[in-house]
Amino acid sequence: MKRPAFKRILLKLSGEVLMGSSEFGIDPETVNRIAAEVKSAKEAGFELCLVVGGGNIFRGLAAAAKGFERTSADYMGMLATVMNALAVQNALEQMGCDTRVLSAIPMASVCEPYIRRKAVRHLEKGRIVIFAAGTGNPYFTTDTAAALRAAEMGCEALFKGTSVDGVYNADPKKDPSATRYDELGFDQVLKDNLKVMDASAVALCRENKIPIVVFSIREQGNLATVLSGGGTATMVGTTE
Ligand SMILES: Nc1ncnc2c1ncn2[C@@H]1O[C@H](COP(=O)(O)OP(=O)(O)OP(=O)(O)O)[C@@H](O)[C@H]1O
Ligand SMILES: O=c1ccn([C@@H]2O[C@H](COP(=O)(O)O)[C@@H](O)[C@H]2O)c(=O)[nH]1
Repeated sequence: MKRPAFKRILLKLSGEVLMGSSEFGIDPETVNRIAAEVKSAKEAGFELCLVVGGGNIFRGLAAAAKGFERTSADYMGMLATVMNALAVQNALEQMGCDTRVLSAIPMASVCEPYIRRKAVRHLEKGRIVIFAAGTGNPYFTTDTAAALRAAEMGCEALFKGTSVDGVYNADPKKDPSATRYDELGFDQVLKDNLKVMDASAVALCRENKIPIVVFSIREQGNLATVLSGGGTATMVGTTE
């Protein structure tokens, strides 16, 4: 299946992937490798918005399960995404890419606050815009932040670069017999409770008719392949 071409896209980068082969944290080599691929996508003519997850540092839900108060844990998770956003910005700028980090939680001495019109202007000026701190609200994830910013910025598609190469009929990390879909509808993802992305993110994309492409960002060169419509991935939202 050849997927359609898009121009303005939101790329959700998995926080978990940024730790490379480590158990935790940010692996500079992996960040540089992904930044180089983002740079190539920019040079190929894509208008790029990025949202970076925080799973390599802190997840609110996991911390709450160990006794943390949930909202504090979620704020810690959002702060983790700011660290990742700064790491990606740093790598991109060292490669000569003009970028801006905009945080949903204002922190004036670190980066700009998220203001939609400013973000649009940055894009128009050819900058890569990195949205940090998720939605700014607890009880959400960066998948929902990605769907929200994609809608606000008028993105034509949301590309979720993660550690699996698409959406399966069961979690492939738990069920080795799971099979991958090439494409499927928003309703099926929700009805079958397929957990590759949270339901609020899928519902937001459905409402705003933003297709989601789930692909693996672990393999070198895969971003360019998938952006050009090839490679292994699952496209959600172009079929019933
Ligand atoms: N039906 C499914 N198809 C594919 N992956 C699934 C499915 N159900 C669960 N998963 C899991 O979803 C994970 C990817 O989503 P998740 O939100 O956990 O990570 P991420 O967004 O890549 O990381 P981060 O939160 O750090 O940004 C995969 O690692 C996979 O094991
Ligand atoms: O809008 C948001 C986005 C994120 N969080 C918290 O941050 C962590 C890390 O994000 P991931 O999407 O899991 O990578 C998440 O677990 C939440 O605790 C949030 O509260 N609100």
